[in-house]
Amino acid sequence: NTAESSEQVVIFEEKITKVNGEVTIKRYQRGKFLGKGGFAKCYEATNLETKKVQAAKIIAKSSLTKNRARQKLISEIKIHKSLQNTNIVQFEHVFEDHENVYILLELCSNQTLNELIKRRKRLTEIEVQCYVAQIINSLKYLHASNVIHRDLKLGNLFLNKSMELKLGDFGLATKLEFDGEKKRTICGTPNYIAPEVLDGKVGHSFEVDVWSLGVIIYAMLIGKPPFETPDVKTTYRKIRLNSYTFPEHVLISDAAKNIITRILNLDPVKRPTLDEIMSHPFMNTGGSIPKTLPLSTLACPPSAS
Ligand SMILES: COc1cc(C(=O)NC2CCN(C)CC2)ccc1Nc1cc2c(cn1)c(C)nn2-c1cc(Cl)cc(CCC(N)=O)c1
Repeated sequence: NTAESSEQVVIFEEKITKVNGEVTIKRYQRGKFLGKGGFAKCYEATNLETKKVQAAKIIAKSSLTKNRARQKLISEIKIHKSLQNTNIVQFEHVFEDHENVYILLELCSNQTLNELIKRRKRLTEIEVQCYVAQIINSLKYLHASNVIHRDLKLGNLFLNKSMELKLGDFGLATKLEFDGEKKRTICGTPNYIAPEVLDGKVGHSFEVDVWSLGVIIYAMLIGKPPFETPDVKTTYRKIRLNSYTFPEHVLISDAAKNIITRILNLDPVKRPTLDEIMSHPFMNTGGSIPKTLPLSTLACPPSAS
């Protein structure tokens, strides 16, 4: 037998029947498995006509029998499809066949900030400023579109091949239908979930994304989220008690400690707005913040060149 792997080629196709009855077929070759999340598996996919490589999130319809899962997917597609911003993963296309739903998205070949932190342990303040500026740009657009992401975390912040940050995964996002509307459903990822969401009584709004941004800034500078414990219930108690510390052995500036402390306020109305965060001393060190970072920072700190 020959040495090459016996990998079979997997093709999935979209049949389009035009109004005049004409049928056209778009074919995609499934590539490398990129990972999974929820009911979705993600692969590289090459459009065999245009040769364009995208990320294909494939959801088996057999996993969508429960109405909750089905509604969540419909909401994710409806919201993500409507968004267009340089710091939000571009929604390219969605179609289905008998077995699966296929969501074609912008490929971000440098993975997520989660892998970056695992590899680097922690980032320098200038790197954090660079990523925070891009996250705030995506959140300003999102909130102006009356959308709350509700699952902002390192694993949903992607880096494309040009090291641009792209916010992805709108599975828990929600669109507010009227000014002042408050949401109540409890959702999010334990480490990043805002106290008012846990509280469930008063309802929550855009401020939950600001809280998660505070958790992200802490995690990028320290190397792990502020309320992380091995047990979810204990994490929730620490969040409700606002119980976190800055470890002595990690040197971070007073401006960094100050912005994190202001954002991680149990009272949502006391948290700074996105504009106030941008004008805070942590984001205004006098020097200019780079638009993107060099690829070398995926492996080691930026050299003080
Ligand atoms: C080339 O582009 C990528 C490569 C990889 C990668 O190398 N993953 C390796 C695969 C092998 N295993 C062993 C380690 C991780 C991971 C992600 C890539 N790009 C990539 C992945 C992407 C997207 C854009 N671009 C979007 C949008 N959604 N998803 C998406 C969707 C799901 Cl359901 C799950 C995951 C994996 C978990 C995660 N949050 O990263 C990602």
